[in-house]
Amino acid sequence: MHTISINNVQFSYGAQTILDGIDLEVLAGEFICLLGPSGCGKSTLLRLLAGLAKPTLGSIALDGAPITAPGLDRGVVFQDYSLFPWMTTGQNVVLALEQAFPGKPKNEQRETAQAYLEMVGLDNVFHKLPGALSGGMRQRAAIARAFAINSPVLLMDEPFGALDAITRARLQDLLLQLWQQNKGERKTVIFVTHDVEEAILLASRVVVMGLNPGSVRGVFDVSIPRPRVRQELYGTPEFIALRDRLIGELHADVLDELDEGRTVRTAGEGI
Ligand SMILES: Nc1ncnc2c1ncn2[C@@H]1O[C@H](COP(=O)(O)OP(=O)(O)OP(=O)(O)O)[C@@H](O)[C@H]1O
Repeated sequence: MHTISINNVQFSYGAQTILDGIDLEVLAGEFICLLGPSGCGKSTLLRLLAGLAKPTLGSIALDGAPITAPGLDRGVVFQDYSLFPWMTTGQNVVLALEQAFPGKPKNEQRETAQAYLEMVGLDNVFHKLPGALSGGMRQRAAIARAFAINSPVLLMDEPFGALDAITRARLQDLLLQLWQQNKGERKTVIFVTHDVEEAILLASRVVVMGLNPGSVRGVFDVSIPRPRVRQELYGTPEFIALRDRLIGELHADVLDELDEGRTVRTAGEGI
């Protein structure tokens, strides 16, 4: 199971409507990438799915039950790393494991935490405080924590945005591996990115959001067979056609803004 239903969701901060009329059915085991211009409400939608905020109107349900609070059925990776700064990096992962798998012996939890930290390329950070790590390392530790609890739903907000190209490619592969690992019971993933190529590499479907207020502009199937090998994928006609379509859809927002009489300037010239 682990189907997510988003029904006519509206969300406002005071008088400002951030999301409006969001409808989306996410099937169990789907990998959804959310693309959209900055400020269109992608993170806000993820916060609603995580149960950190509630829709102003409409509903969000997981397998028919309304999402009202965070839960261990949903692993989250947000942009702000969200590690407890007073605990070592290893303890941060162990704490999540203790919540997800209570009663497991402590040494096993520590071994699992260390294994997941190593999986994301963090071999020697178990005893270090998050403050002693770089931003990219903290992000990887937060990813290790989300992966370790092995929740059936993963909500990820630009998780690889701050990483170098090689680490990013490794973690994309690791994520796909974890997603596919239990055949027939894939995780349901909702993944926010600004990178169109990353979205096509990862997603079963790409949801493009628009601005003012945040809404779903289009939903695109990515029917390119897996495994998708980067070197081959990027030159294929299917990839190029979908990439161009998605970029066109994303730019449609900019063009709408221009139609409203606003001007985008580059190098001092109006276009
Ligand atoms: N706590 C808050 N109070 C008031 N407004 C907020 C708050 N958090 C976000 N917003 C507003 O909600 C809108 C959507 O923000 P959100 O972070 O969801 O967008 P986003 O699509 O994820 O952007 P980005 O791609 O830049 O991360 C923005 O206009 C933002 O200013």
